[in-house]
Amino acid sequence: MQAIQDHYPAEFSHCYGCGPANPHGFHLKSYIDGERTHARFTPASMYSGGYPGNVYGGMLASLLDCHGTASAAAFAYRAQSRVMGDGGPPIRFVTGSLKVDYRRPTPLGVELLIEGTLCSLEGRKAVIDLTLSAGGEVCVTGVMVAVQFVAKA
Ligand SMILES: CCCCCCCCCCCCCCCC(=O)SCCNC(=O)CCNC(=O)[C@H](O)C(C)(C)COP(=O)(O)OP(=O)(O)OC[C@H]1O[C@@H](n2cnc3c(N)ncnc32)[C@H](O)[C@@H]1OP(=O)(O)O
Repeated sequence: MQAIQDHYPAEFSHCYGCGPANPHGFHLKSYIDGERTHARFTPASMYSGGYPGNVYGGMLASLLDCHGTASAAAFAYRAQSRVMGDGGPPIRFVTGSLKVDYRRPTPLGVELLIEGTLCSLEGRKAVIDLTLSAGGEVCVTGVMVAVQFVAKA
């Protein structure tokens, strides 16, 4: 299955968190599957948080950030009965706001599962509910307002 980010046009592929063309980035890969999106990621040990063995909160927010905007794009394509990579104008979302709740420490060295569901999609605005789990336990939740980016003339 192709990742949502694999459909990003070359000119929008440099995001540090998820751009396939950024050689220094995380290369997060998100997938849409039914009513949910998901991504899996194992942070390297250098992303240690304030006490040993746990992940740095900024890294966790980054994962929600990139997964949330990818989810918004995928849900918007679906709502418009379009297929990602169809050659039409790209439906491109940026983060307007991201609320993050750190519910329990997130362990390092464990594959993390990031999931997204569409809460609402109205006009240019998508609200995405996000969770990040480790070993089946939800460690972080988030709510993103993603706004479809329209280039101003
Ligand atoms: C899949 C195939 C191809 C896809 C191809 C995609 C390429 C994909 C590239 C990679 C993607 C990576 C992305 C990673 C995630 C980032 O890192 S994104 C970078 C961080 N974010 C930014 O830099 C965004 C900076 N902010 C802005 O550019 C502008 O403020 C915004 C967000 C575009 C909004 O400005 P605007 O266009 O003037 O829109 P505006 O008319 O004010 O608002 C539109 C609607 O959004 C709402 N809104 C705007 N801002 C907010 C906010 N902060 N909170 C709540 N609501 C808001 C407004 O209330 C309004 O709602 P309605 O009144 O319509 O209900």
